[in-house]
Amino acid sequence: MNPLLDDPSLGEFFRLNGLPQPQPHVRLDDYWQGLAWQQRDLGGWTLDSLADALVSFMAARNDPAGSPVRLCSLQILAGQAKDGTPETQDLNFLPGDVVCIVGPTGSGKSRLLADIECLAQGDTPSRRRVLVNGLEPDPEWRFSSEARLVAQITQNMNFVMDLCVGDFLCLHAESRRLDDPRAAADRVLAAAVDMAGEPFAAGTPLTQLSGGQSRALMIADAALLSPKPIVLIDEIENAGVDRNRALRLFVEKGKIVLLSTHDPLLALSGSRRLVIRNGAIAKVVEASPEDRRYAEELARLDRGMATLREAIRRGQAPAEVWPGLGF
Ligand SMILES: Nc1ncnc2c1ncn2[C@@H]1O[C@H](COP(=O)(O)OP(=O)(O)OP(=O)(O)O)[C@@H](O)[C@H]1O
Repeated sequence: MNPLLDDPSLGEFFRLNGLPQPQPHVRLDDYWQGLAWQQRDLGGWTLDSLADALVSFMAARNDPAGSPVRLCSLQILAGQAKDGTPETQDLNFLPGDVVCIVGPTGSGKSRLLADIECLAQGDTPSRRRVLVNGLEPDPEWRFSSEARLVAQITQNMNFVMDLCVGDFLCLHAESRRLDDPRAAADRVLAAAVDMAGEPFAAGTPLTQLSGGQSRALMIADAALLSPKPIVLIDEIENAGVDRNRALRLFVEKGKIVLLSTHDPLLALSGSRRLVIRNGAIAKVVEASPEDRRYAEELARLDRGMATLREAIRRGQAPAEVWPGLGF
């Protein structure tokens, strides 16, 4: 594929990715040849990934609703454990489901998330198959634009773009062709600041955000601006983010959220827990009313811990706030 880069709407793509604007009538191959290695390396680009990203961008432009399908269900058909033993459970997720993935280190939690991310078709080590709305996904969603179905939030989210938070959000909102991109960007910023431990502003450069602030911004962006109906979260417990608020945001938007966690508060906050052992789903636990009561109690203790952390950061002695913490 070697498309002409003449479409004026592509300007936004290059601006958003910090790449130089193409000359008139230039084709992708020549544009690539003309890029300095720093420009290629900074964005981690290859010619193929740039071509794929351009295709996805154009497709999203032509489809303002964003997602190629209205997601009604996501199914995971059983695969096999690390030792080849068959997995026994098929799973079905619906919009608004928050599913927690628990299990010892190395048990296969990230493998399960990766299977969903690539919409596995029996071609990963677990041999699982993922169905979208009961059907095998269109190969295009897997190989050229599968990212349009799945947003991923991980521990290591660092921005390399030379933009401030407000401009970044506005560009994203504009690329979604929203009626009032500025208002949408403001809503995302407000939600992100609400979640992050430390406040930040529209004028803060992306590169100066702390790890927790970056993740709060990505969570709010994925929930409020991204059209992707499935969100995968790999261990946000240490992120300095209000975890319950983050989950509520996704549920309100009807996303399917799968999160791998070692944190009991998060694990009890989902509608279901998948227990992974030796690479396979060993048990599925539906959250009971009792689980919810424990989750509320843990949330109360967690708020106490947050207040104590803040007080100590401000230089106060624990005794000054302890009586009000509810421990
Ligand atoms: N069903 C499977 N068949 C074969 N290999 C598997 C299977 N499940 C997981 N693995 C492999 O086992 C290794 C550990 O899995 P993974 O990284 O998913 O564990 P994890 O539970 O996420 O660990 P951690 O809690 O440390 O992040 C990986 O190399 C993964 O590819």
